[in-house]
Amino acid sequence: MKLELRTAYGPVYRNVLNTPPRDCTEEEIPVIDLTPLYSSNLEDRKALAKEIRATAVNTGFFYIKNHGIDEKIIANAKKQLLAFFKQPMDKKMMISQERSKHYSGYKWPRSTNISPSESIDVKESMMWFYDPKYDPDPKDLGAVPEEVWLWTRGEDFVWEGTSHLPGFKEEVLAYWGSCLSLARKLVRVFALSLDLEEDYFDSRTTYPGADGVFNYYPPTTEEETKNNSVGLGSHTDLQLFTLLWQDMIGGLQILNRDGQWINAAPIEGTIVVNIGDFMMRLCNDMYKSTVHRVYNRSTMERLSMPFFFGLNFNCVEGVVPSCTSETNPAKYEPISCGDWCQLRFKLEENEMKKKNAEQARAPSALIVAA
Ligand SMILES: O=C(O)CCC(=O)C(=O)O
Ligand SMILES: [Fe+2]
Repeated sequence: MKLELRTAYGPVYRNVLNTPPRDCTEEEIPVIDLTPLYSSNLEDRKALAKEIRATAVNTGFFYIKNHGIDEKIIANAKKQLLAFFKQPMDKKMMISQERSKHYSGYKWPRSTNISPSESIDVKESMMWFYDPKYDPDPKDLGAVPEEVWLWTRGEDFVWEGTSHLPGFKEEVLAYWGSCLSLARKLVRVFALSLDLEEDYFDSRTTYPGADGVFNYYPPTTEEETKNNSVGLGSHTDLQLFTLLWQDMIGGLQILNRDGQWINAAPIEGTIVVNIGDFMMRLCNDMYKSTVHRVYNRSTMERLSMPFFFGLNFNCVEGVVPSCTSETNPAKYEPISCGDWCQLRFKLEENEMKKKNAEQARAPSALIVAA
């Protein structure tokens, strides 16, 4: 079977085997201990970089343990996630994405269809973007460059429309800030892993892509099982890498190089890391931005909290110097991380609008027959 995927530059196709999904092996999605990330010894960090490189060229997915994010901060964020989604619809719609200039806010169930080859996404979600005023590495707001403001996507209505939920903004941003601090450390190890100077990305991640998302997947109904519905369809992530906290329900699957779906089963105390498209571009395809989806067959609700990390949105970047040579010319033109994300978001939005318009035009008899 061929799976169609959306990219900023149009569709790409992947072969998928007919065999049922199976559990992943230790080699396919290893658990990497991040303790050396906090070591003052460069050799320790280089050894970690080597481990990350090995998995990044393979599936592009790994679990991290001893990542340094406080369990209490995670638990508080999860509590706030539930507090938000358990509200009546009119309360959630106070931060509807329709109010956003960009793509922040609430997306109601079945309002996205990330994969053209699969069903509508059953999940609901809320999203917020980087805002210098909440950066855990404090910023002098008067000194933020103009081109950074132009690309700043943080929007206050998300926090204003949730201010009735006690502690929401503080606890959600505490989690987001922890993810951002961890990502800035991790990107230094990625730099080492690509044979770049450890600080290569530092000046490029001062006002980075740092999108926070809460996903809520309702229990799967019999009808959804019958229709082969997905919680979130097959896709790749957009930026450098994603830090994905998932609860213990399961349902995250990744497509390995043979076209076999494998389960990235939850492991207590870990966070999943996966490579995004922009990283794949930067390293001329050496690292893989792997296709994944959420195929929830549980009769219980499932929660996840991804954090998408990328370069400053105004930062234009092509293939990095260490990943190109005379015999390995750059496959990609430089583009800004912001434009890159915008192109794909826009594409998804337009496709969804087209789909809705087609459904509205279709005679009702056809809908019954479908
Ligand atoms: O919910 C999950 O486990 C995955 C979410 C995801 O892939 C995404 O939001 O991009
Ligand atoms: Fe994803």
